[in-house]
Amino acid sequence: MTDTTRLRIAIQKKGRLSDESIKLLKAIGVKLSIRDRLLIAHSTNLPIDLLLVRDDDIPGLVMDGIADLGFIGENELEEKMLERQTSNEPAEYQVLKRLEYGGCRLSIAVPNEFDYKGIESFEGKRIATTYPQLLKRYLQEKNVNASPVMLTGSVEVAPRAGIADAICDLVSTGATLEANGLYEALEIFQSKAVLIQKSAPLDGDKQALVDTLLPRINGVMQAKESKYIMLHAPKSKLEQVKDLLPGAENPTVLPLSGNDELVAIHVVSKETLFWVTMEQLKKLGCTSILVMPIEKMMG
Ligand SMILES: Nc1ncnc2c1ncn2[C@@H]1O[C@H](COP(=O)(O)OP(=O)(O)OP(=O)(O)O)[C@@H](O)[C@H]1O
Ligand SMILES: O=P(O)(O)OC[C@H]1O[C@H](OP(=O)(O)OP(=O)(O)O)[C@H](O)[C@@H]1O
Ligand SMILES: [Mg+2]
Repeated sequence: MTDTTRLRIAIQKKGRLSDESIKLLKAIGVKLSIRDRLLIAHSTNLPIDLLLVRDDDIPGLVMDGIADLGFIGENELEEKMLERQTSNEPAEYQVLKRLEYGGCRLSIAVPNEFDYKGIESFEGKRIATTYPQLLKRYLQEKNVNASPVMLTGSVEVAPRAGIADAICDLVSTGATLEANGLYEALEIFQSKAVLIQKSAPLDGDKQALVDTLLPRINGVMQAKESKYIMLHAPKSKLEQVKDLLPGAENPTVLPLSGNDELVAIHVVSKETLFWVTMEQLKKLGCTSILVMPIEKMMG
């Protein structure tokens, strides 16, 4: 039996979102003991259980309140929401945070020999997809009559197999399309992973735990984008150096012992320092230029 007093988080068991979701949980201080083949994993330091499931099941688990939180791609979330709305099933949830991984787009792609001239080229065509709801919504908005053909996998082979004229599938680098003799004609939806919560209120302890974890997620994401920059700069060029450093409105400027010409500058930057800027700093007489990653940030 599972303990309902523990916060239940649904994540994809195996696939594109699994590693990053687990990495994020670990980065925010959730220690996990994950064993192969088990559907449930317990945190060893916090009252949290993970439900390890197929990503298709995550929106429903959260919308039905079986899981308190879920990590899911927006494409899958929106598809399931539309599907549930058409069948009058519960389709409510809250988005707690849009995350930085799982970035992809849902696009209509056609065989290389297809003469694509715009959306009207799909009038009367069959389009194979795992996302019929998102596709139908798009086609309706554009007033195009095409027939979605539902396939749960191997969508890319549908045109070659004569099952469809085009496909509507996820694209990231485009390598899968290329390998299957297809090209991307039209992007219909952009997606990233999101953290969602069930719409019914959580009990006090669970909500308090979520309220602790969310700022930690923000801290990890902010830290990932930020860099700690240290360098030695000539005192006489301080203003020019500051102008070159990204986000260096209030840098720490420290004296260097035994050197009156140079000062040490420390700055937390929201952006990385590009090679070109480092070269410009060097030309101004800066030395010992260090760019370091930041692990965590708060306040
Ligand atoms: N190439 C990609 N790059 C980045 N993110 C992707 C890519 N393909 C898919 N995703 C995102 O990851 C999610 C899961 O993709 P994956 O291919 O692992 O799903 P799946 O095959 O449906 O897995 P499951 O067995 O859990 O049903 C997608 O719904 C999408 O949000
Ligand atoms: O544009 P690309 O970078 O080639 O990525 C797109 C592919 O990635 C996903 O599949 P995945 O590789 O996760 O395998 P799956 O079909 O088993 O889900 C998606 O369904 C596409 O097929
Ligand atoms: Mg799936």
